[in-house]
Amino acid sequence: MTLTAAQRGAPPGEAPGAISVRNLNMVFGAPGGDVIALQNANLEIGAGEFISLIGPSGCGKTTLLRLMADLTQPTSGEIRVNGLTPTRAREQRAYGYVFQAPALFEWRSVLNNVTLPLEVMDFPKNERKARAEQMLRLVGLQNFTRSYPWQLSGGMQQRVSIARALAFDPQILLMDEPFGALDEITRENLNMELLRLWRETGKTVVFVTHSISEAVFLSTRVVVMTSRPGKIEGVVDIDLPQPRGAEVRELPRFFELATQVRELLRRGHGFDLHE
Ligand SMILES: Nc1ncnc2c1ncn2[C@@H]1O[C@H](COP(=O)(O)OP(=O)(O)OP(=O)(O)O)[C@@H](O)[C@H]1O
Repeated sequence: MTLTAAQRGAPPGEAPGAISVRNLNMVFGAPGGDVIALQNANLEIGAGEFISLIGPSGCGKTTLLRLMADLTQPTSGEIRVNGLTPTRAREQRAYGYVFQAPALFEWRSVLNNVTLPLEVMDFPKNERKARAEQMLRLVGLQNFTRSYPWQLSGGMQQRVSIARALAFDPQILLMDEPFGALDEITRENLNMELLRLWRETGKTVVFVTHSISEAVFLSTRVVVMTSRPGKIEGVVDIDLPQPRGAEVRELPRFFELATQVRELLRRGHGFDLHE
């Protein structure tokens, strides 16, 4: 397995740029007045990095992810994905998107949920099945290909949606709080699986979460955002050793990094840290 620069712990500058966000602004018109969802956001994400976006409700995390995915257009500023506009990058299948809820089709088997994007993209029939089976193996669901979504637990359903997002082998995985609705133990197990998958595939991941420990455990860098207006308050480099197992959560450095993230979140709220 070849580790990317980010996985080796090299500074982000060494890796070629995967996503570049420059002077990005997003304003939504609303009856009570305009909402500044994002104000002057700047961020460089290297290929193979695992970036978490964390911040209070309404700080613009989903908006930033949707802008990267070409699901919405900015008021001003620029995003480049592999040097392309988000629209061109989408056309080139540069990213897969995992939503907060699994959004599976109940009447399609697990396998046929994963083949769906490949059907839409006109992949040959044999290849669709082979790819879907491979992705389901990757997320540990090889024995559930014929099951239906309603026969699976919430965690398993979310694994199907990850397999679906990976089916066409995008270089970038955009994930909007995929484990938010799951219990703590399932979430920690899926965190481990996601890290393994990231290491094995070398994908670039942008991951939205509300959980400080999840962000610190998973990421190469944590981007802390604040609200009113939505802004990037700071970025914390996560220099924990790789590969990471459950024991990493017990390291003193883990707690130090979690504290750094928490203090940035508090600063964004205007709390006095020394109270
Ligand atoms: N389509 C829209 N029209 C109007 N306002 C919107 C729209 N989408 C988002 N907003 C507003 O933009 C701000 C940022 O929303 P966004 O969903 O990006 O926040 P978030 O950080 O992802 O929140 P959460 O953690 O609750 O999911 C919020 O104030 C939200 O109400």
